[in-house]
Amino acid sequence: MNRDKFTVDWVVLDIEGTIMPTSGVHVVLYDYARPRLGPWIDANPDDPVVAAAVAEVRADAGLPESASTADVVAVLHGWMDADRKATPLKSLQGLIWQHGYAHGDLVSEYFPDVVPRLREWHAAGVPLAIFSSGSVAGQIASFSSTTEGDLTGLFRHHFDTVNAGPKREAASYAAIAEGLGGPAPDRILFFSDVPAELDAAAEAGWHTVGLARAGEPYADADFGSHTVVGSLAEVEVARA
Ligand SMILES: CSCCC(=O)C(=O)COP(=O)(O)O
Ligand SMILES: [Mg+2]
Repeated sequence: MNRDKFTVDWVVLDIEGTIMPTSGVHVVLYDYARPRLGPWIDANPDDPVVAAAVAEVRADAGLPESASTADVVAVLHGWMDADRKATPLKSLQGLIWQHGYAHGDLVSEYFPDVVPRLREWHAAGVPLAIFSSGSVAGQIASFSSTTEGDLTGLFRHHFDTVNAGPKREAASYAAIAEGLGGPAPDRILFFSDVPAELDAAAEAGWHTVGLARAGEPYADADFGSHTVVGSLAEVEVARA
């Protein structure tokens, strides 16, 4: 097999469409969260994460202070239907998914090439990190219970829209580089299925690889000048 080769200090990976099928997020995880949002908000009104998320939903949607949980949930469901990856939605989903993984309701499944490749890179001393719209809490929970066991030990850092910023803005990738300890931008390799995310990472000086996986939403997208592969098996990574 002809493999693209990169020698880097860090590998940063997106989740949905890159290492986990989109259906694993939009069907499995969203369907788990959808009916639980209202009960979770009502059961945890004093949790600062919940209170901040609800306040943010109200402000974003222009709802009054007096808006009911049902009003807030209607907004959240609308965002899920539109796949708007709004931070307060992601925070609430993350809490619910944390509960689901901890109680055995959820088990993550990745594309077949992913776990062997990540284990190989990790064993070769290549540090791995995640940058996803999913909250850091949700990310860590999702790696703790998978069909391949607990994978949390593979990743040294997790970034989301709270601690890094929006995925389509170059400044978020600069913030991540700082969080990784300040490696030169051209020593970081980012994997994503979304061309706009790759554009932002490239603007920050990172190397990029697009995942055009068969059957996924961005399979036929225009990846411009980014390296494009169909699976992680097509990429070779070594520590600089
Ligand atoms: C348990 S992580 C769920 C990921 C998620 O909620 C999501 O929206 C995925 O977005 P990504 O940025 O990884 O494409
Ligand atoms: Mg993605």
